Amino acid sequence: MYTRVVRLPDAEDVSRVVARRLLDRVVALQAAQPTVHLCLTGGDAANAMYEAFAELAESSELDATRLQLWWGDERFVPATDPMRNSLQAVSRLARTISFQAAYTHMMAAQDGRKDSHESAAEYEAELGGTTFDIMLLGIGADGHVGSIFPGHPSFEPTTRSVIGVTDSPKAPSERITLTLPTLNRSDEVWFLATGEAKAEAVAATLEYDETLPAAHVHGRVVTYWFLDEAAAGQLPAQYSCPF
Ligand SMILES: O=C(O)[C@H](O)[C@@H](O)[C@H](O)[C@H](O)COP(=O)(O)O
Repeated sequence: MYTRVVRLPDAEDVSRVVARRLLDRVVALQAAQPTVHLCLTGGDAANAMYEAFAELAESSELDATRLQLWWGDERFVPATDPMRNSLQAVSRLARTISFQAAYTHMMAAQDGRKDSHESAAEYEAELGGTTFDIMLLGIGADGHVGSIFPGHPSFEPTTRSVIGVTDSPKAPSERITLTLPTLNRSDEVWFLATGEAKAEAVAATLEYDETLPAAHVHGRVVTYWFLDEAAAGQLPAQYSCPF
């Protein structure tokens, strides 16, 4: 298991390079196995990358019939609320990619019948023992990952694979998230972080500040950090490996 830090000049480079490498990696995995399980995340860095990915996918060998999409977390809001991570991702990716509905595993929306805890249990059942080929993640300035926040009940040890989150420090307050053990059920973890606001959390995470949820997430084979220079600004010398 190893970590690789990829430093790129700016946020646009991060979107472009990650989209290219992700598409190449999924296509390579599809040549070697029947289906690929890719877990998506929310946030601005990920959404920018999804736009670049859709651009590239249009003229690629990607076989959407053999790609299963999962989510690392979701904002527990009504299905049509633009804040939903799945809506933000699919609206960008589906512009050029025809995903299979049965393979697009969205977390439940707030429907007035079930709360986030009950909806989390449903996703837990759908997920079963699924492991991921690639887990995409952003990181918060506070070191949160998915909807697991430092000093918050979402960060407490659990045997659950999916949990409901209330009183989230990042709006909206109610969410659903994979737990840390589930985030780690991936051969590869790809962190995307851009902007100076993330620099402290990125450096603290890579220096293993265990008070930060992101410091507890690693791919079973590899963990990549795709950073622009602003987000890499506080990294110690040993992480100065250019792309
Ligand atoms: O629901 C969410 O908000 C995301 O899943 C969250 O974990 C996000 O990935 C980070 O907060 C980084 O977001 P930005 O890239 O927008 O800073």
